[in-house]
Amino acid sequence: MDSFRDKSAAKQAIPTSPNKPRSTKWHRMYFFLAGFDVLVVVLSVLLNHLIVDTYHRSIKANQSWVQQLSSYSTLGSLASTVNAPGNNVFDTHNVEAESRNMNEALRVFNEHLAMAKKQLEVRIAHEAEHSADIQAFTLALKDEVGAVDAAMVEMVNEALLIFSYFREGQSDNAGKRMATMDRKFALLLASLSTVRDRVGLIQSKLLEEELESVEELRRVEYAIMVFVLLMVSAAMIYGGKIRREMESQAAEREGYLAVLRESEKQARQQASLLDKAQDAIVVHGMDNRILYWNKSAERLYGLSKEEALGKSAQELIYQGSAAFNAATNSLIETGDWADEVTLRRRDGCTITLESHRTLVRDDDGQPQSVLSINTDITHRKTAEQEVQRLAFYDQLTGLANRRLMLDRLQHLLAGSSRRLHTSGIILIDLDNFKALNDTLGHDRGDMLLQQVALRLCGCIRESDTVARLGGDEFVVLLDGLNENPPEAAIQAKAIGEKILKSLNISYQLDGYEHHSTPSLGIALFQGQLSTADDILKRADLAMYRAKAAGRNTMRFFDPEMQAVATARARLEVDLRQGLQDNEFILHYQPQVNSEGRIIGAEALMRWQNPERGVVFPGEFIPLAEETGLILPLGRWALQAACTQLVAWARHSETARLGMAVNVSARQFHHPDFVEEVLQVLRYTGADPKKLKLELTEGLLIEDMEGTVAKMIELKEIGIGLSLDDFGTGYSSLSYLKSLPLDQLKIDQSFIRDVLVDSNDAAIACAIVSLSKILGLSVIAEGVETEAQRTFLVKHGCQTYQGFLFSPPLPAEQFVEYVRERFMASTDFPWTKTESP
Ligand SMILES: Nc1nc2c(ncn2[C@@H]2O[C@@H]3COP(=O)(O)O[C@H]4[C@@H](O)[C@H](n5cnc6c(=O)[nH]c(N)nc65)O[C@@H]4COP(=O)(O)O[C@H]3[C@H]2O)c(=O)[nH]1
Repeated sequence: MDSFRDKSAAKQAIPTSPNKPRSTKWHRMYFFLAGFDVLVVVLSVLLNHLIVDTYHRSIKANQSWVQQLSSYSTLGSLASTVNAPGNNVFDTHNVEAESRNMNEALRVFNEHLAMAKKQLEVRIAHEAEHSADIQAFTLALKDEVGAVDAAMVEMVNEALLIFSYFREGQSDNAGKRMATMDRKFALLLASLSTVRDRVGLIQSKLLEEELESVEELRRVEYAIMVFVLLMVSAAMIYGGKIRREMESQAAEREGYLAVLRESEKQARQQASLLDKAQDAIVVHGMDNRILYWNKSAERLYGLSKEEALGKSAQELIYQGSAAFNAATNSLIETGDWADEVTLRRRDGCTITLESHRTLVRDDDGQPQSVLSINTDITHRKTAEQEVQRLAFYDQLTGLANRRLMLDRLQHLLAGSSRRLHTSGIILIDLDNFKALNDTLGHDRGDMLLQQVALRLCGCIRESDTVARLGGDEFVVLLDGLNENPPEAAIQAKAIGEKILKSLNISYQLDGYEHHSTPSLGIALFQGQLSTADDILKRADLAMYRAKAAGRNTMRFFDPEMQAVATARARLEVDLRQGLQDNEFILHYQPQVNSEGRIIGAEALMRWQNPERGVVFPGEFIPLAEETGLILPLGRWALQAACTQLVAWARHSETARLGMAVNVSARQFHHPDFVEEVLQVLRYTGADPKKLKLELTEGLLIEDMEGTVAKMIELKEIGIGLSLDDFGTGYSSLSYLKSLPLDQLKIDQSFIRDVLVDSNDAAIACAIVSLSKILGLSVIAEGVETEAQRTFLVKHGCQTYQGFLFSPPLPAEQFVEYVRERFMASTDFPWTKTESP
């Protein structure tokens, strides 16, 4: 972490010195001068050495000449010794002894002379050692030494003569020769003196020459000293500059350090800020070693800073994943990388991160490190997955829901248009599921649905989809069936049979063994010629065929069904258009009492379509219910009926008439239904007491409490309520008791065969009895014959409706009808007045 901080922060904050080249120039100059000075000093030392050496050589030469000189002096004293016997022979009178002494002295003299000559020979042999002058002097000296030698010989010869005189006893001759001897000795001494002078001359010459060369060297030395002085001065000047330069560099360095310290401080502050960041911030080098690890990273990855720093990010965080390398390669290429990453932490938890990685480059543009900022999105992901689960999966069974199934169906359609193969859809509806729910309860119903879901999953391949559309409706999408449709049909049939077989096995529902059967509708498709909706409709049609065929079977969709479906679709379009174009009218069918008096009418809708002609409700009401068009249609019918009621109220012959209006379940359950009725009444001014709403039994299945509440509201307004088609649905005494009804209407299906079918007769009679028990009026619909009417009269039913009296009539004809009947009221035995 620190090294990352040092490198990154310091690099960013510290400027490079602009004086760097100048400093190098002065240093180079300084080192050149210093080097030169060293060279000159070395030369000076050598020169001094040379001077000293010259002195030494000079002294040595002089010493050798002094020795030479002393040897010549020795020769002089030796010559004296040789001379002495000649002088002293008289004192000793021993010639022999003196002769021996002389010979001995002569031998020593000759030895010394020979040595002196040898030395001279050596000097002459080393001609180059000295100048030509000295060489010439030395040669001259050689001659002079030779003269000494000759003088010595002469003197010795004289001495020998003297000795011979003494031996012969000729002392006088000896005495006379003594003077010659002295002369010869003097000559010898003179020669020796010449030699000494010559040596002195050589010495002085030698000294002179040496001194000259020393002078020469001294001059050179002075020159060098001057040069050294100059160089040292120059070096001092440059040194001063360099010192100043170094001082300024030191100041610069101090500034640099101050900036460095400041940047370090900033880096520390940044690091502490980064520690406060919610995101896990990690920096690793190009060798993947972790350089920085903030507090959030400790929390997110469950690893302390000490555990992380220096470790390989790939090993520690990404568990050696190869994807890490791929990401790093792409990062080096593009400089940035971002993606979602799912990791397993050391404690085993799986976390999902939104990871943004940025490549940090150095001043030369080389990749230096990777900064990675990681946001923990585990909770968000879980929430998203949960939302997805809720949005696309059925909560009860865990299967795909309708939305997901439609999405997959769209994909199948797109895919099957690209590829040649056939796809299929199987719609599965459980037979009598509602009965199970009603008898065994919803919990067991749910259990059945869950077990069905499991069995369906066991019947298909993994690539296929099982979905629950809702209730007891399931769908299986089959992908990749044979491209040949007949072959594909065989494959789909096999799967359908497998499903039938599997779902037919009995179910264990919380200790209760239940047997359930399904009805299957299969539709195959190839290419994107139809929409998902069309295909679902086809499967739906096929499924209804299976139901119609007795259930627990399967049916394939065929074109005939398609024709029906197309007709339905066209009907819907026309219905919508008809509503816009006011193509609907009401016909009114009289309701009469046992005395034959018209007590009111039922408003029945007719659709006058320009192409279709008059269309009866049986053809369009179910579709209107399905599509929701019943809401505007029902509103229109209520308003038209109330308007008619107001019109009748204005005429005495129709003023007493009541009006029964059909209300569909969907219309009744609409939250605004009561308010809408009130609005219509207010708008038309109709008398609510003359209005009777005919409700169907089906309406009572859903939301009993709400239904009763609404009925009470309507009753409070004064509106009458009749239960239409009574006997065909869920007729239950318990709910009948609690409903605020005014009338039961015996369904025409019972009336039709009331005289021939004892069951229908019994039901009709039971309904009449029931209505009496409950204090309700009763009306029979579909009365077509006088016999039927007589039967009903006999069994206590006092009001009727049917073709026996009149079919439903247009408004004008109805008024005509009423007028005629009113006029002829006495012709009818059941003209007793009865309120509707
Ligand atoms: N065979 C036979 N039929 C007879 C006889 N007397 C009357 N009918 C028919 O029986 C039906 C009685 O109406 P519904 O049971 O309420 O049954 C009605 C009602 O449920 C519904 N409907 C009609 N108009 C409306 C309306 O404005 N709103 C709603 N929601 N439904 C309506 O359509 C159904 C059929 O109406 P319609 O075709 O007009 O058929 C009428 C009527 O023409 C008879 O003696 N023999």
